[in-house]
Amino acid sequence: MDKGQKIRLQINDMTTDGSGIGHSEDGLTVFVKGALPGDTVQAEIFRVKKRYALARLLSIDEPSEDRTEGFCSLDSRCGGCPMGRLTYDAQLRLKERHVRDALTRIAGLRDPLIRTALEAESPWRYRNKASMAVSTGGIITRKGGIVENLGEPAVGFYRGKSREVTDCPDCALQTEPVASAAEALREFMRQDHITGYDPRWEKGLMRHMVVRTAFGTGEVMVILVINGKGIPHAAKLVAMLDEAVEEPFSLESVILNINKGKPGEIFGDKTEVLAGRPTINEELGGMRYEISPLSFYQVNPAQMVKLYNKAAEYAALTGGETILDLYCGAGTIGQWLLNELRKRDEEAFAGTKVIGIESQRSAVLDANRNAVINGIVNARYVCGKAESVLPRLMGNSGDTADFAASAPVDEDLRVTKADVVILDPPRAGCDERLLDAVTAAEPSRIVYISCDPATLARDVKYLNGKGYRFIEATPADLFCWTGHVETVCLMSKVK
Ligand SMILES: C[S@@+](CC[C@H](N)C(=O)[O-])C[C@H]1O[C@@H](n2cnc3c(N)ncnc32)[C@H](O)[C@@H]1O
Repeated sequence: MDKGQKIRLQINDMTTDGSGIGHSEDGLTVFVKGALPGDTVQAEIFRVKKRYALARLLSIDEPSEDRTEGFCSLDSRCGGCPMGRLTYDAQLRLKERHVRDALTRIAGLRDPLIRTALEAESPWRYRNKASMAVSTGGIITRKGGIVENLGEPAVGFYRGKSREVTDCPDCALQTEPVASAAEALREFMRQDHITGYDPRWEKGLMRHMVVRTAFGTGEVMVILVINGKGIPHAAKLVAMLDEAVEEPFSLESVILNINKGKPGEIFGDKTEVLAGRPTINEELGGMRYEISPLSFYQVNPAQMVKLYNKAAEYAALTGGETILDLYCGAGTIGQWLLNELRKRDEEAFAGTKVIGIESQRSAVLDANRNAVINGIVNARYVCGKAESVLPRLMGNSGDTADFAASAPVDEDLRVTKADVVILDPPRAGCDERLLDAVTAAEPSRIVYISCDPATLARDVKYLNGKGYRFIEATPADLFCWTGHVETVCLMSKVK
């Protein structure tokens, strides 16, 4: 296969970032941006590697039955919604297939039981968090050090694999306050000549605007991330944001985060309250959660309920268990499980305990507060890396470079044995040191929640080798229109 060669391809799969996948006559895998599973396309090869080739879409000879018109004028130019032109049903089937393929190919399972994906009742305005980048299209420094905008303020999302901001007037996945807060920020920047951050020169003030919306209460938090000490006329901006957020929502918190030196990251280390409260409250399924600006919280609350209920079903608590909630964030899963048990049996609930481990300090504070708010006295939280802290709680020396892991351990935090372990790591999956500690605690069940089928499958394979059997997995669509899929997976100890 050569560069410039034109080929006809049958597309039968799709990557998470929206490239159709087909195979050439000589068996080479070909990726074609914009092609969908089920399409037959003409494409031109522009890069050839040993195992794959990249091709440009020229035309669609026969469109897929699952192809739709799409719903967004930006048509993925913002880097979002790579599945924006697939029917919702086709998205779900594809996500189920990705989970099955990973567990077969990477974990080496034969015919794993994959349940039907938990589908969203509505794939619109489902996200409770928008992380938007801010730009003024480039800035210059005039004589005398005056920094000047070169263009109109843009508040939106990065164009795929670039640092170019696509202005986004409204996003069908985000709540209404997101569009109105973004417009207020644009207007404020125009009126007060505020610069947007330019990553090429590391100059300009406004870097990001993150909007969090609590679906159950309507409370909104706006986090303004800046490259500087403060925002000139900040009170005016707060008033404009407050006016922009309309009922049934209410702006309860405006936070300033200072990020002067972390080019690849949204947040810097310094966070302060600009107006209102330091947290917002969410109410969901009879639980109340307080969420801080930097704490992880599942982005799709309606689907989070289904995900957590599936985790509760897999955990199958009967009372008296010790549960390890690892990578516990604001404590939400473990507390959900306890509350489900409490609904069925108060006595069983009282005899069950949760120990949560989480590396983000603000999330641990949230977890402790959430336990109090929800009347849960049988949950304890430790801050630190799970792979260092758990061995320490189990009496091993752990990683002494991690301060929290080397601190003395309270007696009631000592773990000799666990009954159920919840694992909910970031995309990278679990560290092997953690998986070793988990299996040493000999839980009868491991409930693994994952946002990346590949690392889930890798860890399932590892746990398989340590005496744990894969029982089943259920994909959950928390990220409609994107290529991402959440999976909850049950493993049990081989007797
Ligand atoms: C996918 S989130 C899950 C949070 C929570 N279980 C939930 O459902 O909201 C992963 C969490 O792991 C935390 N984390 C990342 N690396 C960690 C580590 N090595 N040890 C402990 N926590 C970690 C992150 O801060 C984040 O809160």
